[in-house]
Formats: sequence, structure tokens, C-alpha cells
Amino acid sequence: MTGAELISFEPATGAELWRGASGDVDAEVAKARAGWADWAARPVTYRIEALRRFANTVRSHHDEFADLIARETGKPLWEAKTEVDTVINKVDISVTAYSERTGQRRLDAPMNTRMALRHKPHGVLAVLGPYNFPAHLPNGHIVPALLAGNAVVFKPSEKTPATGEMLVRCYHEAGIPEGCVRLLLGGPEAGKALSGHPDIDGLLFTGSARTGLALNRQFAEQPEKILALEMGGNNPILVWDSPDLAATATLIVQSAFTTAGQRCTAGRRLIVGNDQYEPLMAELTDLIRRIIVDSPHADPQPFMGPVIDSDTADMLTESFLSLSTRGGRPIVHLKRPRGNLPFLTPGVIDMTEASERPDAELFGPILQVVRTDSFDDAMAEANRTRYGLSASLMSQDPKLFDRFWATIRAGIVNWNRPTNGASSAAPFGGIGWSGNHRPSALYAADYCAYPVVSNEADQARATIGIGLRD
Ligand SMILES: NC(=O)c1ccc[n+]([C@@H]2O[C@H](COP(=O)([O-])OP(=O)(O)OC[C@H]3O[C@@H](n4cnc5c(N)ncnc54)[C@H](O)[C@@H]3O)[C@@H](O)[C@H]2O)c1
Ligand SMILES: O=CCC[C@H](NC(=O)CCC(=O)O)C(=O)O
Repeated sequence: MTGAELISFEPATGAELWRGASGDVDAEVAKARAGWADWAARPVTYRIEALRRFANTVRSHHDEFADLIARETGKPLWEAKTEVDTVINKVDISVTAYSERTGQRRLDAPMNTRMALRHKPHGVLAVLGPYNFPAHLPNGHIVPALLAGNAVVFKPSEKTPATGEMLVRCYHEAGIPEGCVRLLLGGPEAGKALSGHPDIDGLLFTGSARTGLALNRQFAEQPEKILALEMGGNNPILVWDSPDLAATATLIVQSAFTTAGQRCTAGRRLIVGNDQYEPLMAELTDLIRRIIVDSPHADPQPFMGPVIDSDTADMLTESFLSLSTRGGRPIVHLKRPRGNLPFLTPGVIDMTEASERPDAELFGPILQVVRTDSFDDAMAEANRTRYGLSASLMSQDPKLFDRFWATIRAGIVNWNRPTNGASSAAPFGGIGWSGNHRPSALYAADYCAYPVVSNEADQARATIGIGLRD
């Protein structure tokens, strides 16, 4: 039980947006436990219908919801609208995934018997959400979890409690029982108490590698609990013999700076052959100069808004400086144009000659560039990370893409496409410090239920034919 006050501020103005009290972990878990059995016992068609009502409820609040997300995260309104669309679309995608991956079907069986494969829910699942997609990403766990028959205790990021609250309100307004989806407000301490609670059956997490690794340790001796970790990335973009460098530059900007670089799949490291370096930097700097950084509701709409808060902006500014003190050469300086407000303009820094290239996810609009002589060196550089979420090759050569695909260590491997903007209709996840081999999106169905195989016959029949005395 905490009860401590929680306040969220609009990054773009610094104004207070929302204020409320942190929740009571024991009470929320107990309510979910009490609500679970009835929900799990309902036929899946009932749960599908309830979730379709949820999609319609969100649709009916579309503009209000997008406005809130834009205010609370600082992302542009156009982008917040796409986040709400993704929340809505998640329902149909999850229904398809449920039946394809975890529904029920017959398996081959000996004569006079049957074998059935069915799936059961785990029970009460905790969901911990990040701030960058405060509705879409937790919803990407919650919808498949509910569909499979679990109850959920959801703790949104302490930086986006208002969006978390609105998401849960939509489930309840749609008639999903209050015992099935519980909202727990609070910060990391509430997260720790929830993830360590003895009465949860698993944890579905989206957030940083630092937190994910701590959770991995916490769950190490609890094999009975499911743990799905969706974490960050230090994602490479490799440019090699790309014929249209203007188009390539747009894909790089889209990868690195959409959502002010606050996407787990953002392109963080640009690796480029020496002969294309100069013309590519010219295209890139031209394009970056045209990027509008402004408030979420500004007209014209900006490409990107501020980062989430001033502490984060301070940390990113210091990180950029620290990269230069290690020998990085700024190509486009990261700037903070509006005093203490957390607006940042994109920064690009050449790290080729640096004494050290730290393998850290800088979660903001910073792109590090490395030049190489050979494609092999470029591949080695791309794989020089403990993370492994997304990677892109920009090249016209299909043979290079074959080599890239075979050698790169990542869960999303793209060709002449951005590192981000992944589809909900495909599996989504990474390796290394990016996840624990429980991919989300289409494959979220897999970690929301466990398979149960039944060998069945209508009546008992004698089966031992040999080895018995008369
Ligand atoms: N792979 C993905 O799908 C994906 C998607 C979005 C964001 N991310 C990653 O999320 C990060 C940004 O989000 P963030 O800063 O909110 O992440 P975070 O790890 O700081 O927080 C995520 C959630 O965990 C809680 N938490 C923090 N410390 C905890 C602890 N010790 N025990 C239990 N709970 C704790 C937070 O309160 C929050 O709800 C980035 O690293 C980004 O790459 C990953
Ligand atoms: O910040 C991390 C998510 C980024 C986003 N990925 C998805 O939305 C995956 C699809 C899903 O979970 O439904 C992206 O790649 O931009």
C-alpha cells in the first residue's frame, strides 16, 4: 500500500495535466484474483465480443484519447491518433492470433482414441507499461491476455498515468468486468511490489533493459511464472551502395527521429561505406534542417515533439557531450531550443574516431555515425551490441541483403525500410538485451496461454496386450 501522490506534466508546456494517488498493490491483485475465475470460464466467443465492444468504445473516444496521449507524452497529435488506431486494431489481430496460435484442435491419435490440443490461461498477469506508447504497448499485452482468459493488473508508467487510467476506463466502459482489468498507479516501487507479488501468475513487461534485467533476476527462481520481456535496442542502419541517397536519408530520419527518437526500434547507429559518407551526410543534414520540432497541437503539425521530461532532456544533452569528449565529431548539434522545456532538435555525431563507442540505448533524437571500408567491417560494427531488436540495410544489392539477413543479430531485419514502424500483424521482439525470446504483437498469444494436451476415449478399454500372466 503506498497512497503517495502521483502527478503528470505536459512535456510541451510544463503544465500539470493530472494528479492522483498511487494504488494499493495487494488490493488490486486480490480483486483480479477474485475476478479471474468467472472470466476464464466464459466461452472465448464471449470474450471476443467484449473486446470488440472495447474497440468500439475506444473508437467513440478517439479524438479525446489522442489528445490526452499527445498532451501527456508530447508526441504530435497526428502520431497520437495513429496510436489510438493501433489500440483499436489490436483486437482483431489478437482474435486471429488466438485462433491461429493458441486455439484448440485435434491431433492424430491411435484408433478409438482422440487427442486434443487446447490452451489455458495462466491466471492473474501483471502488465508493466512504458511511457513512449502509453496506450498501444500495454494494450498489446492486455488484449491477448484477456482474450486467453487471464485477469490483468496493469501498472502504467508513472510518467503517463492519465493515459493508463483512460485505457482502463475504456475496458470497463465496454463492459469488461472490473475484476478482470485492474489499474495500479505508481512508480518503480509499485512495479517492484507488483512483480514480486506472490499471487500473480506472470508478468508482461515493456520497458528498458535495465528494468527488464532486474525483473529477469527477480523471476529467476520462479519457473512457475511466465515472464515476457520487451526491452530496448541499439539498432543499426547499414548503408551500402544505396543509389538514391535522398530517399535513403528520409528513411534514416524516419528511423532515428520519429517520436523524438523515443522508440525501441529507433535507428541509433548509422554505419556507412566511406565512399557514400560525404554525399549521405549532405542529404541528411539538409533534411534535418527541415524537421519541425514543436508542440503536439502546433499548426503546421511538427515531425516531432519534445522528449518526455527535463531530466531526460538533460541526460540526452549530457550524453551527446560525453560522446564528443570521447572523440565523437558532431555533424548536427543536439540543441535545446526552448529553455528548460524538454524540446530537443536532432543530433548527429560521427563516432568513427572515438576512443570508445558505448553500447547504450540513448532513448532520444541522437544518431551516431560510423564509417567503414568494407561491408564485413560494417557488419561487425552493426553486431557490436548486446541488444538485438531491429536492423536495416539500405542497398540495391539483394546479395548484400542475403548476407545481412544471415549475419545480423536482431528480431526485425529490414531492407530499404526504416528500423521502426513494425506491424502488429507480425511477431515483434528481439534477442540479447532486447527480449527473452517471448516476442509480442502477433505472437503475444503464445505467452498468454499454455498448451494442454488431452488423450481421450469415450470409455475405458483394456490396453495391456503382453507381459501379463493368465
Ligand atoms: N521492445 C519493446 O516492445 C519496447 C517498446 C517500447 C519501449 N521499450 C523500451 O522502454 C524504454 C522506455 O520506457 P521506460 O523508460 O518507461 O522504461 P522503464 O523500464 O523505466 O519503465 C517501464 C515500467 O517499469 C516500471 N519499473 C521501473 N523500474 C522497475 C523495477 N525495478 N521493478 C518493476 N517495475 C519497474 C516503470 O514504473 C514502468 O511502468 C526504452 O528502453 C525502450 O526501448 C521497449
Ligand atoms: O517503442 C517501441 C515500439 C515501436 C513500434 N513497434 C510496434 O508497435 C510493434 C507492433 C506491436 O507491438 O503491435 C515500432 O516499431 O515503431
